[in-house]
Amino acid sequence: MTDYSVEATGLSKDFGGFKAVDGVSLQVPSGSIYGVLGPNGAGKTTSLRMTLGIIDPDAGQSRLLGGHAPRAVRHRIGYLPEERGLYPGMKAREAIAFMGALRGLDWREGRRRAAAFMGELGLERVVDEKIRKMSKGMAQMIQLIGSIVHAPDLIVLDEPFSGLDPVNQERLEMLVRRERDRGATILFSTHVMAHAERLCDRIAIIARSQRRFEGSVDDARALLPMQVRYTPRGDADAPAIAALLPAGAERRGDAWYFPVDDTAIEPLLARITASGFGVAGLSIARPGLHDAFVHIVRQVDAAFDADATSDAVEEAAA
Ligand SMILES: Nc1ncnc2c1ncn2[C@@H]1O[C@H](COP(=O)(O)OP(=O)(O)OP(=O)(O)O)[C@@H](O)[C@H]1O
Repeated sequence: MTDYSVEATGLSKDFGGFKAVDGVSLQVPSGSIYGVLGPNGAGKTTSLRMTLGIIDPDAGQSRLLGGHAPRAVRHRIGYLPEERGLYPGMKAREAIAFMGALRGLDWREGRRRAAAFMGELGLERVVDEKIRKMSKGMAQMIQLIGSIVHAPDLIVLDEPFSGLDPVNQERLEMLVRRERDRGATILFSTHVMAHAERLCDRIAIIARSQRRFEGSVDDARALLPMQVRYTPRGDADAPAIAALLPAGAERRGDAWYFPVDDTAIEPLLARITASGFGVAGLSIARPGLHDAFVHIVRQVDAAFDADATSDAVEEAAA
């Protein structure tokens, strides 16, 4: 039986008549890395805040780490909020130890772990630097370390990658994997698909206030057919090639692009081979998470626009 570190069901929140979150559920298996993805304003931050008991939902409930109310297990949670901020007068090591102390970690142990974390992440040269002298990205890394220095069982990071340069993004990916390997459960929000694709065991996609997808990254990618890029050898007659390929194949330069169902791959290869057009280049690949995300969000937007249009027509007719 799967053990879940986060069991949030039917979370809803209304801000002044606007449904920011509408019946969102999140089940995060213990020991997994889980991504909450969605466009700007979709409701990710509000969902995470309700999950952690930072704001109360209008409906639904959240249970963490074995069925506890979120506030009862505060000390076992590490949280990086969307709004960043540390005391500017503190040195990095102290800032991290201070955040740990707020969660019950011994001050000296916090200082020791702070230096160890920073060394491991290649940040040793700023251990004794004051926060006010640091770049925004560097301060964010310090806040991140501070949010996990007490070795929490559940780590929730709101847009942790935004504002970090590629080197720090990679350090953060390493940190997330390391925390998972230690046994922690990690839940993070992002709209950068590459991180989610590399890190997540499962994802939820939230768009227009509701959860629109839940599953593995591969499940999401499987929503779209394989994409083929085929370049014939020599300068074969374009209409003859088009007749060989599925309807809608597009020519760009020497190559032809088209989707193909999994079951149609071998017949396609047989047709190409028999045609005598030859193969100067051929790739058949599943589109990545980015494309699957755009596909899901566009479908939701299209359904929303269609609803709005039919409402307008009904109103005009009334
Ligand atoms: N305290 C609040 N008062 C009023 N509206 C709010 C409040 N917090 C969020 N909202 C609105 O609720 C919606 C969802 O916001 P939320 O911050 O949860 O989205 P998000 O998916 O995290 O977006 P982003 O990726 O841009 O951070 C937005 O339209 C936002 O303007």
